[in-house]
Amino acid sequence: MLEVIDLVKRYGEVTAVDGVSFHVAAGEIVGLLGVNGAGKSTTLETIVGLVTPDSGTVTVDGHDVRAHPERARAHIGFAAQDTALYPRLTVRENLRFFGRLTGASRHDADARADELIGLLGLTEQAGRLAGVLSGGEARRAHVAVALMARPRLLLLDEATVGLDVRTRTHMLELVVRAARESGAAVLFSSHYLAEVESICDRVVIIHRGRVLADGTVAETIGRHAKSAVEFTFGDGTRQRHEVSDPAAELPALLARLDTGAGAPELKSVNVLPASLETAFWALTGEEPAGLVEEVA
Ligand SMILES: Nc1ncnc2c1ncn2[C@@H]1O[C@H](COP(=O)(O)OP(=O)(O)OP(=O)(O)O)[C@@H](O)[C@H]1O
Repeated sequence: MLEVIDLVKRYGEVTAVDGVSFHVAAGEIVGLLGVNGAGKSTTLETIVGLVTPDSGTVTVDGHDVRAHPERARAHIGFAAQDTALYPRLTVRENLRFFGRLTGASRHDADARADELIGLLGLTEQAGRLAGVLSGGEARRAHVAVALMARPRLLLLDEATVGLDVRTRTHMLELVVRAARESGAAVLFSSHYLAEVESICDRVVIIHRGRVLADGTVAETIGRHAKSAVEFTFGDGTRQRHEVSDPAAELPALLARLDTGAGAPELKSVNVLPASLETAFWALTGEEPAGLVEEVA
């Protein structure tokens, strides 16, 4: 359904996307992972046609996004991080408007808007102006807009940021249903590895605009993850060491610790089993931002 081939996008000196290739099949949910600035949003915006790439190709259901933007976009539902709602229309009016824009009859647009308002828990907010929504409410409204036309390709850019746990769970269920019941191809950018692990068939990890891994969660862990031992010190600093066998290697790591005068006191030792998180860390050298959960 979605084919991205050798995409490159430069902003002056910065190469935001540097030869990215991957695909998403109908009915498949693919997680797009990367630290801040990795190139996730630029990739998504290029797929939608909001950003023009320097080179590379994007096709949606066989339609080249640059050559036939209308044909390609007709299949896409995009929930951006921060756009797209008309602040002086209510949530319900926004949904109806976007529904009509994609060719639905008035009756169908109204019915679909009401359905999504219910599904995304926006009943209380439906009559409010979009401009006064909280961050979490606006995210839900963006996802509702993206789902209005029952898209065959659903692009979600950090759609669950700032949502409380119940709303987040609910939204993830909707995404899974869009793929499993309606056969949508879903590309889902996120920092939250746990949710990516729970719903995604495959993950694509990008770093500094390049794809470092593309495979199922199990494949990614098998290929790239190692166990790790993490030391936390009294001054708040942490050290992580990749290990094959934590129990066997821990004594040697402890013996190497600086215990001299002025060295920070060791507060805790944490053994991290091989996981998507340790794979991400091994590949990028960084922790995913979502490890520190934020809740609105
Ligand atoms: N319009 C722009 N002009 C200049 N630089 C840009 C522009 N858009 C993005 N960049 C740069 O390109 C790089 C990739 O940005 P992008 O927003 O795609 O990352 P991201 O992975 O979505 O990050 P985040 O998780 O913070 O949303 C960053 O270094 C960013 O500063």
